[in-house]
Formats: sequence, C-alpha cells, structure tokens
Amino acid sequence: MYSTQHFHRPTPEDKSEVRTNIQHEEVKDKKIAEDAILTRLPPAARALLFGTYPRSGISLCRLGSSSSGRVWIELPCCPSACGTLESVKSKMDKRSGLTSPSPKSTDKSGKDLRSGEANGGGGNTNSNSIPKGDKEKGVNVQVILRCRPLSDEETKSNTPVVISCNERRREVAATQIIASKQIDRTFAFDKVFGPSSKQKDLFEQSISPIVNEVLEGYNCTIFAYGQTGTGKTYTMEGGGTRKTKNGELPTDAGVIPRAVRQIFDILEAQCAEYSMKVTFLELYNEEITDLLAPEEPKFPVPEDKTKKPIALMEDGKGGVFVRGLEEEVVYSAGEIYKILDKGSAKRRTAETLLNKQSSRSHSIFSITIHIKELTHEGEEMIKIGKLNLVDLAGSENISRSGARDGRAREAGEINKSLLTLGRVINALVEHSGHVPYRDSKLTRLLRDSLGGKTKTCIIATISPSVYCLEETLSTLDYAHRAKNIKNKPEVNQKMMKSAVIKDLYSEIDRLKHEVFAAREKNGIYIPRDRYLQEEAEKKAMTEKIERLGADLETRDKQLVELKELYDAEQLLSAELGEKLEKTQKDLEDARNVLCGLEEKYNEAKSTIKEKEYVIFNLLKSEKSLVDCAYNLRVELENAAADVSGLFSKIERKDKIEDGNRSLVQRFRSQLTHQLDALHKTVSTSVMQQEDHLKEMEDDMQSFVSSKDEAVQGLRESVQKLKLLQGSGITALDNLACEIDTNSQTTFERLNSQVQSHTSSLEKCFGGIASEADNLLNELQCSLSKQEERLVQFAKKQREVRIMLKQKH
Ligand SMILES: Nc1ncnc2c1ncn2[C@@H]1O[C@H](COP(=O)(O)OP(=O)(O)OP(=O)(O)O)[C@@H](O)[C@H]1O
Repeated sequence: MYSTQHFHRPTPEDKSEVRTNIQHEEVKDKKIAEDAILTRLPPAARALLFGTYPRSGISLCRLGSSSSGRVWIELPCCPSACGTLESVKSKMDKRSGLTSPSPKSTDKSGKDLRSGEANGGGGNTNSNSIPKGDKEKGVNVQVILRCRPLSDEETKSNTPVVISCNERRREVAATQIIASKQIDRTFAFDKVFGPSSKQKDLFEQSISPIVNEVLEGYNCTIFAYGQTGTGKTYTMEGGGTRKTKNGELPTDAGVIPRAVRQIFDILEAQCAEYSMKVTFLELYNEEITDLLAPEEPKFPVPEDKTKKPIALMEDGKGGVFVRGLEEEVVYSAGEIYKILDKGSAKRRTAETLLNKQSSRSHSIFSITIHIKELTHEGEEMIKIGKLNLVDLAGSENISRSGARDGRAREAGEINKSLLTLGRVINALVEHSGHVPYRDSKLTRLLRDSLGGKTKTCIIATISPSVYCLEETLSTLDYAHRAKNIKNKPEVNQKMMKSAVIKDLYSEIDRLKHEVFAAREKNGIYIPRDRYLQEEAEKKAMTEKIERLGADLETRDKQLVELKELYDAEQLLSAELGEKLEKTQKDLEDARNVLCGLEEKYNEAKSTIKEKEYVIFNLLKSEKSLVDCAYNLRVELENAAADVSGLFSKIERKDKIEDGNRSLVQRFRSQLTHQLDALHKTVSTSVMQQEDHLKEMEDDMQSFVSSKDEAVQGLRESVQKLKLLQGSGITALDNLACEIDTNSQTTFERLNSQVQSHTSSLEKCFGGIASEADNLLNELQCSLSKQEERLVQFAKKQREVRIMLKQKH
C-alpha cells in the first residue's frame, strides 16, 4: 500500500501551512523534502513522475499494477528530471511493494478502449445516457426505503412491529394508534426493501446501475439517511468483516465494497486504462477531518486531537473542495477495503441506547475514476466519473437516542447539518429562490448532489419497532419529500489528454520550483514571491488568530458561565432523567396493563356484541312465533266455527234433501197425473178443436153461401135497379120530350112522379143498405165469435204449455 505521509496536497491556500510544517519538522535531507513534495502530488502527477521524462517526445509508462487492473498514463519524457524522479519512484515502489510494470502497447490500449465503448463507454465526447428531455426537465432524486429486521433484543422483548413493506408495490405503511383509532399512513418510494431483504438484492436492484453511470462519466452520490441504529452503516459498509472468501464478498457486504468490486470488475472486463483515487472524510461537529490522513503522534494524545480539522474552500466556480484532503491512488478492490477499514476505525462512534456502535459523525467516501478513451479521430480523451458514498449520522433527537456524557454540542452540530439538509430539501422541493446550502458544511459538500449535476440516490433506513415510530414517520416524511428534488445530471466533460498533461505540467513545474528551492537554498524551499505571499497570508492569519483568541476568551468566559448553567441543568436533567426513567417504566407497566386490559375489554366487547346479537335475534324470533301462534289461534277458531256451521249446514242439507226427495216423489206422481190429465185434455182439446174447426168450416161455408146468395140477390136487385133506372131515364127522356111538347102541368106531374120514383128508389136503396148492414153485422158477429174461440183456444194451449213446462 502507498506510504501515508501526513503531507497534504499543496494548494494555493495551504502554501504557508506546508512551509511551516516542513520547517517545524526540521527537514534536513533534501531527498526527504523531494519525497514530501512528491507524495503531495495528485495521483496523475505522481504517475507522470514515475516514468522517463523527456520533454521532446511522448512515451507510455506504467505507473502501477495490481492483480485487478493496470493504470497507464502517457507521459512526455524529460531526461533531465529522470534521475531524481527515478529515485523517488523506487522509494515509493519499495514502500508500496509494487513491482515495476512492463509497458503496454498503444495499439492494445486503443483496442481495449474501443471495447470499452461497446460496453457503454460511448465514443462521443458528449455522450450522455440520460434522455435529452429528462436532462432539460431534470431527473428526480431516487429514494430507496429500507426497513431493518427486529434485533435479537427486540424480538426477545416481543417489540410490536408497526411497519409493513410492500416491495412489489414499492410502498411502506406505518400503523399508528391515535385516540384508540388505528391510522395507517402509506408512503411510496422508488424502491422498497423489507426486513428480509438481502444486501445483494439492494445493491443489484438499485445501486449497480448507478455504479455503471459513474463509469460512463457521471458524478453520482448515494447517501444513507435515518435514525440511529436503523442500518445506515450496515447498508453502506456492511456488517461484520469485509474479508473475502475465495475472492467472493461476504453476504452482508454493503453498498461500498460491492460498488468497488463492480467498478474493478467492469474496468478489468473492458481492459480499460484508468487511474483511481479515493478520499474519505468525516464531518463531526461542523469540522471536517481526513480519515485517510496519516497519523504520526510523537506522544500519546487524546483521540480527537490527532484529527486535524481541515478547511472547506470555495473553488471559484461555485463548487467547494476540501483543502489538503488526502487522495489515495488505488489499484485494487483490496486496497480500497483496507482504506475503508482504516478510515472507519477512525470514525467517531459511541454507544447509544439505540445502537451499541453508533456513528456520531457524517462520513463521505469518494471514488474518482479517470478512464482513457479514444475518439473516432483517434484522439485520447480522459473520462472522469465520481462516486460519493455518504453515511450520515443518526437523524434522531439526541435525548431519545440516549447519547450520554453530555454530548450536547455533538447533537447540536449533527442536527445543524441534518436540519440544514432538511431545509435545503424543502427549499428545492418548494422551488424557493434561496437554497440555504451555505448554512452547514454537509450541505456545502453535498451541494452538487442536491439540485446539481450529480445523480443522487437516497437510502432511507427505518426500524419496524413501535418505539421508533415517531422517528420512523419523520424519516418517511423527509425521504418522501426528497423524492421531489430534481437534479440535472450531466456527464463530466471529457478532457483531452493533452489538456490533462498541460495541467500536470504546470503542477510539475511548480513543484519542481519548490524542489529546486529546497535543494539550493538551505532551509527555504519555496520561491521567494510565494514566500512573501505566504508571509502576508500568515500575517493576516495571525491577526485573525489574535482576533479569534480574543473571541475565544470572551467565549471561554461565556463557556464558564454556560458550564455552570449547564452543570445546574445537568443536575436538574439528571433528576428529571431519573424521574423520567421511573415514569417511563411506570408508563411502560401501565401501558402493558392497559394493553392487557384493552385486549380483554375488546374481547368482552366483542362477546357482548355477539350475545346481544343472539338475544336480539332470539327476541325477534320469539315475537314472530307469538304473532304466528296468535294468527293460528284465530284461524283455528274460525275453522271450528266454520266446521260447526258446516255440520249444521250438512244437517240442514240432509233434511232438505229428505224433503226434496219426498217432494220429488210427490211431484213425480202429480206430474204423472197431470201428464195423464194433460194428455186427456190435449186429446179432448184436439177433438174440440177439430169440432170447432169443423163448425167453423161449416159456419164459413154457410156464411159464404149465404153471402153468395145475398150478393146474388144484391146483384139481381142492382140489375133490376139498373134496368129500372134505364127505363126511368128513358121514361124521363120521354117525359122531357113530352115536357118539351106538353106544358107546364105535365112538368109538374112528371115532377111528382120523379119525386115518387126518387123516394121509392131511396127506399129501395135503404132496404139494400140495411140488408147489407145486417149481412155485414152477422159476418162481423161470426168473425168475432171465431176470434173469441180462437183466443180461448190459444189461451188454453198457452196454459197447457205453461203447465207442461212447470212439470218438467
Ligand atoms: N438490514 C439489516 N439486516 C440485519 N441487521 C441489520 C440491518 N440493518 C441494521 N442491522 C444491524 O443493526 C445494528 C445497527 O446498525 P447500524 O450501525 O448500521 O445503524 P446506523 O443507522 O448506522 O446507526 P448510527 O446512526 O447510530 O450509526 C447493527 O448491529 C446492524 O448489524
């Protein structure tokens, strides 16, 4: 492994610090000074120094090798620098145990990179796997929810579980009992992993694609957020050991070792040419410490003092960088695991009520990968991808977590970072103009991951226990809100290799000047103008320190006062704590009793309900039975009355039938008599009728003959009259003639004769008329008699018919 000198990479800000450090350590040996400067070089610059160094041409040098990958940097060669640099290189090789690698052909590298392109590396320098539309609109922060299983103690004490995870529907439901009412709150996430989920599943389903994007040139951040003891460190780093068995990772290996393994596997499979460096920092009480910084304490010092806080600086382009942060170049997954172990061991942990080894700080582990690529034009480009893996401190409130030994400041600062993180998330979600990134170091460090160009994934961890419900709901709310943050991920601009080399040249030039100054001018090993500049900075710094000293004094006074206050508060809080503990215990007992009682009450309630239901049904059926019985009785009474009526009716009917029978008997005999009588009557009547008819016929004949005779007599009379009248008229005519011839006297005599004739005629006509009247009267009489007889006959016939009808 590489030497871990405690020198920082020289940045403009720490020039004076570098000088002071080296002066204080009284570096006498120039070689050590060279070494010191070289180890502060960035990895790529160090790589440059390991090979031949001719300015005139380019040659490939291999800067290190490992079983898992080769790192190649094409270097301009400079023979003049060769001797010095070779000695440094051999020194470093010795320390790191690396063997000098053999060079690799350019052809091979070109081929390898092309294969890398085929695997998603992309030949286009602006390649971006995010669709264009998404890029403009932004991509939501991916939020994954993981619920840990109950711990052994929780299982033993039968801790109630209030969280249920539906991995298929990507939902988590929290069950709350408020005012004895069950309220379920459901939250949806991009992915949900329940208590039985495996580390491997979480990685493969959610993290592996992100790692692939890092290798495509994106900056990606994965961070774990949640209450203490919910499995943030377990998820990020894994449980127990990181040791591999037959090259396989243990099943409980977390996201970081798996991501590292995937990166190396892919790079190896692509035979890519790359260099990789890692950083590991801790943010504790708003102070950044480098977990990879070398420790060389000359005498035993308290743990916290060995950790020198380092500054967070603005880079002038809107970003930040951590000044002097150690960057370790790595060649294998194994190296990274060792670095992780070393760094994790330095993290501040403490026992809390919720977690035996609780991380009290936030940690950020970053892997930066430079991969060489060939464009279609054959130009060499450097693709850069960065993966930040963030393990945040527990999000709970400190009293609840049970942090002991008065770590109030710790709590305040952890919460400050997390509160600011919450405010930043809110501001981003609500699109408010001001996003308070600058309010905490955590948010300054994660600025690009929250609303920036980085792809971000949040793993929110929760506990299923009822006792953590309040914190769990707060985590769920927090994570759910974070889902709405939109980032605009952009693939990092690929750098032309020549530009990288140019940058490195200027860095080397600067360092060379420092080396030169160190060699030539005893005791001063930086250029004069830099020295002056640093002196001025130092002066400003001293003034600042004085100011800060004065500040500190007043703060110390305040601190003493606060301490007194704090002690008093401590006493009070201890008392209150005891009381609280007792009360909590009582409450717990009462809660248990209440739970039992509630259960019994619920059981009793349900039994009463059941019984009430049964009684109600019984009463209902009884009532319907009574109604039925009543109806039946009424019907029965009616039926009895009907039956007795029926009996009397039957009796009556029998009597009537007897009477009817005798009546019928009598009627039959009467009818027979009557029929006989009728028969006789009919036969006599027929005979009488025949007689009548005969009589009538006779009468008619006699009447007709008498009428004929009368008519004959009348005709004769009329004939006589006619003759008489004719003779009279002739006599009259004769008389008229005689009248004409005779006189008036004759006329008178004639007249009297006419008159006598007229009166005789009248008498004759009167006799005829009376005779005709008599005849007619007789005819009328006989007709009316006939009529009467016929009427009587008809009457008799009708009576006989009526009788016959009645008999029948
Ligand atoms: N998914 C899981 N499966 C099995 N064990 C788990 C799981 N998550 C957490 N644990 C166990 O729970 C305990 C606490 O986990 P861990 O230390 O990772 O919590 P944390 O959230 O990092 O807490 P802190 O914020 O206090 O550091 C550990 O013993 C860990 O092994």
